[in-house]
Amino acid sequence: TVSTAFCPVRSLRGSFARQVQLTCHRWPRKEFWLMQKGFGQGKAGGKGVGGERKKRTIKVVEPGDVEKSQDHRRLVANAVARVGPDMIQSLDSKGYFMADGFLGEDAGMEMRNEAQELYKSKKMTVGQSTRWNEKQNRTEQYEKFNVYTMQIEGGSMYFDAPRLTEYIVEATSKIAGAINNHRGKSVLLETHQTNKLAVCVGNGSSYAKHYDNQGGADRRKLTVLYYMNPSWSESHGGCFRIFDPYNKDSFTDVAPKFDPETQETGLLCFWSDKLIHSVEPSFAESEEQFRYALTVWLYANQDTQIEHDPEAEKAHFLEA
Ligand SMILES: O=C(O)CCC(=O)C(=O)O
Ligand SMILES: [Fe+2]
Repeated sequence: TVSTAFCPVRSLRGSFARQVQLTCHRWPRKEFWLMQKGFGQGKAGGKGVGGERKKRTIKVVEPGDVEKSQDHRRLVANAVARVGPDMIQSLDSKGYFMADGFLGEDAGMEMRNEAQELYKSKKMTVGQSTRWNEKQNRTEQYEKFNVYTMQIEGGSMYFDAPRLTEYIVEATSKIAGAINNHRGKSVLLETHQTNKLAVCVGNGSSYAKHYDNQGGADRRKLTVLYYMNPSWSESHGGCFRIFDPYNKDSFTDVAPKFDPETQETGLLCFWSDKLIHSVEPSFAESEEQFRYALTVWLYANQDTQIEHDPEAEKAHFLEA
């Protein structure tokens, strides 16, 4: 039973800079609480919800919606708790980590359906990215055709994508928390993130080789990718390519899928300032085959935690 109103986005603060996310602002003051229909509505906004009624909006929702929200957050928290020790070990030893069947099929499908609805309702825009310009020896921005993106921003947008929003809230605080606990100090912020929902609609769309964070004012430290592609097969392409830092001809490919039967992959995370990666061209014959990924970037607690490896950079970007 639900005895108090429940706020699904309260603990999350987000960032706004679009696409190339450099700064990290607070989530806007669009907080609201969910309250189940027929339950304690007379008291809504009164002392029972913290006495700060001016800042808060109460949204009355259908019976079951509050439980669904709580269940999904618990699912994400449990998944992080389950893979946490392996994640930390793998990040330390290899710089990346993959988890099979991270949230299971039902939650994954729900998240994909929300993402599909956002795409269909034209809320996503043409993606932008950065790549290395070999002739001019510098990084440049470019538009990525056949890739559409948006940021999930919480607040009243919650209702467009409740499960995606809850995933972001929970993954941010639990993954950052697990890493901080392990290190015995605050390495990552537990309340700040930037995110990107992206769909590749085929036609060979790809991402050129890059670091997510090349330094400067960017404090993104950990990239957490969740793939929502239950019907992925080899012919759809779109593999995530992880390069050997010091040998540009050596790499490992990861399929962008969660397979309903084998529950493969789903989650892939890596150090944003260390892993050199690209995405292979993807192809789709129907909307079902579009490649959906949700990226959450977690922030370093201090600038000095962002590292730079000149040797790796030289091996991949400076010598054509
Ligand atoms: O979708 C992916 O697999 C990765 C995309 C990526 O590398 C990026 O957005 O920086
Ligand atoms: Fe990337």
